[in-house]
Amino acid sequence: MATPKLHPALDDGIAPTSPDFAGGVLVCACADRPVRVRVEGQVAHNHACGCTKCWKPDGAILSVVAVAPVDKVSVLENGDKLEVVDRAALIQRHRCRECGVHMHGPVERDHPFKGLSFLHPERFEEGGWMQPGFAAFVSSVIEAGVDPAEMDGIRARLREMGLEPYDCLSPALMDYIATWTLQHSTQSAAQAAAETADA
Ligand SMILES: N[C@@H](CCC(=O)N[C@@H](CSCO)C(=O)NCC(=O)O)C(=O)O
Ligand SMILES: [Zn+2]
Ligand SMILES: [Zn+2]
Repeated sequence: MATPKLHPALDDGIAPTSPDFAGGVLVCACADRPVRVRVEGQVAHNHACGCTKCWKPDGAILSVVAVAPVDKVSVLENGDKLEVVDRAALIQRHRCRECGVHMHGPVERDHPFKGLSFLHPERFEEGGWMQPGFAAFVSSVIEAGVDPAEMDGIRARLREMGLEPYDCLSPALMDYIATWTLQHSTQSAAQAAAETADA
């Protein structure tokens, strides 16, 4: 069976992280008036994502997506071309309405990822951004039309590249979310008990 094509930043070898990368400028795909977004500092939690919501370049079945603190992300030029893909979603993905590239995606809702913005580091003009460390939501590629019979080959290829495939986020991130959820529900229960006692 042919090697599955996953994403241009993965298929021909993953570029290494540079310890000197101090941030850069993300640029959309428009030849005219491209949207430019500055990111200060290195990105974190970079991963391949198979979900249907993350932006993928033409022909790719996975996206590459990382996060940076929202206060380190600023729109430099042509922000008038940005529109929010889905206001109801957790990640407020801002895409260029002309070329479709997602330029930043802040999380504003009360959630463990609040204060982070989701970005596609392949759009950096500069090299050296953190290389992806795992693959998330791999089974979701089926929702976008990938034949389930291809899944074994896709997961084998990801493992070959050192990207462990998961069908949600990585165990570390899932543990982080669950810990936040427990703390949050404990705090909410304590607050409700205090309000009942006051009444
Ligand atoms: N099967 C769905 C999954 C979509 C999904 O939950 N995506 C994740 C990962 S995105 C980056 O890792 C998520 O957290 N989404 C929140 C959001 O999209 O706002 C599908 O494929 O659509
Ligand atoms: Zn554009
Ligand atoms: Zn995704």
